[in-house]
Amino acid sequence: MSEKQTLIKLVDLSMSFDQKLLFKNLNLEIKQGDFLSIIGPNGTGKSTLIQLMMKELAPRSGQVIYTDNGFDRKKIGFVPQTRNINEDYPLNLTSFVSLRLYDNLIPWLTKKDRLKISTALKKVRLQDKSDNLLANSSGGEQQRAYIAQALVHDPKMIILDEPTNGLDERSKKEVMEILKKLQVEDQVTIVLVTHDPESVIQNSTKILKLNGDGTFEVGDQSLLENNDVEF
Ligand SMILES: Nc1ncnc2c1ncn2[C@@H]1O[C@H](COP(=O)(O)OP(=O)(O)OP(=O)(O)O)[C@@H](O)[C@H]1O
Repeated sequence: MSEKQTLIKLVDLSMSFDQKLLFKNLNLEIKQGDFLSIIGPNGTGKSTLIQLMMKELAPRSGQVIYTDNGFDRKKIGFVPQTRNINEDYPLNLTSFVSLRLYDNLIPWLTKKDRLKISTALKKVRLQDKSDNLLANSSGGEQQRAYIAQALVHDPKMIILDEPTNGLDERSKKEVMEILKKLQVEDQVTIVLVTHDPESVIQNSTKILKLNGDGTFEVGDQSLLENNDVEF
């Protein structure tokens, strides 16, 4: 099998806000097909780190390098922790899935757009609910619609900030199954920020644990076995 391509390289990355040091000299490679879970107690810098990965924030020092030819921010689908559903969004492709899961009456979408939307909805198992309004959907369905929204842009990587937060066990399991399938079958790289041990144990190929004092640990599942891990 050919060596997997590195998509993002974090090189000696350090971040702090005022006097609070989040992490110092963090080095990490995220490769195509990785399932990276970022864990650590509240306020340790997990959301900050994913903002850095998307180059939406500048680090104190160090670099975020997009190493693969053709990989850039546009190839990252982002599923944020919270969002405001604005019913007044213009009906472009990005907002389309968030307004209505699918609507045959929207005339200006091309055939290709429609195919992308229906493929994305199928991947998140919402093809049968495509006419439903987001506002009337369950928490799990909404979360899956947001994943579909990220998928329509053909991402190489999806970054999700606590996507199972507040979901019941069944919905949580379904979201995680969908993400695992995207990683295994489509080689989509998954970067997951989570406080949920089950999600990490069942899915991760790589784990980054932020300790909150500037230190961190990078490893595989054995990182969880050998440590008193706090989620
Ligand atoms: N723009 C900012 N300016 C100043 N401080 C900030 C800023 N953004 C985040 N912080 C602080 O940095 C720390 C890390 O925040 P961050 O949201 O990255 O943590 P987190 O690990 O994602 O937390 P949680 O698990 O609660 O979501 C917190 O103490 C937060 O208050």
